[in-house]
Amino acid sequence: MGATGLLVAVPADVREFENYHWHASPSTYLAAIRKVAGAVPVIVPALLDESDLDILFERIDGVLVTGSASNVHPALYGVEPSTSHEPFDRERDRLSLTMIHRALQTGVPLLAICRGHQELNVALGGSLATEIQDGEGRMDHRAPEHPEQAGRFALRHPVRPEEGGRLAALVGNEPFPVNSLHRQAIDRLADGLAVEARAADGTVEAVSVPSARGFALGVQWHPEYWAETDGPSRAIFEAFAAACRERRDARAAG
Ligand SMILES: N[C@@H](CCC(=O)NCCCC(=O)O)C(=O)O
Repeated sequence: MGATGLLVAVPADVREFENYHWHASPSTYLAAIRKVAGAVPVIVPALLDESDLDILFERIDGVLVTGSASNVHPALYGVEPSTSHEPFDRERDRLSLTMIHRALQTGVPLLAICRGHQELNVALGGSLATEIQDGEGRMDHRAPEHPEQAGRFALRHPVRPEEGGRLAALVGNEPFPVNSLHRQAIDRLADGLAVEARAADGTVEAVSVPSARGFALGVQWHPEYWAETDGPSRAIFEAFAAACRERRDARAAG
């Protein structure tokens, strides 16, 4: 276990690779959980049934839902699938949406990043827009062409926190720069979500769940990538860690 003894569950992506069916997560998220939140990341395979999840949720202190190149299947928000929605990962959809619901119901802290932020909206009944860069007045939020990951994840457009909101409480009310690697975004906001930040073109960049029993934040950008060095990224991971500690202490107290 890590120094804090915290466990953070990460629903896996499912991919075909070298003739195997992999259940995996990118190391940037796992490293931020380990190094900045001080927790042990636990990759959760998409093989689990409800009773496995009962056991898991008795032991974990947080859930972090990662970004991914795959997209939430549009049938989950009532839209006919087309090639512009691909690629899909139906196993990840099933696992993530289930874990998001469970985290919200049980009060396990939830940090949902990029695809995870989109999944949070879909889990609560919202919808997504695809190829948003083609929309009138919209910016291009896709990853820049760059040979290095640090260039693809460069901080490159500002987001403005909602004044007095939950995100603003962590990072302040002033706009701050974020990275951007997505071509989908929240379209119809789910009833249970509050907008916490927007980009200049109106894209919903952060949300919270006011009715959640614990910390529940979705961000369209990637704080994990710069969590050790960028102030707002670090603040988000530290707030998530603090919520995980509170959850663990409350559970220990019975
Ligand atoms: N696929 C969705 C979600 C975006 C997302 O999670 N991006 C992470 C991708 C990381 C990478 O490109 O390396 C969308 O496009 O909106």
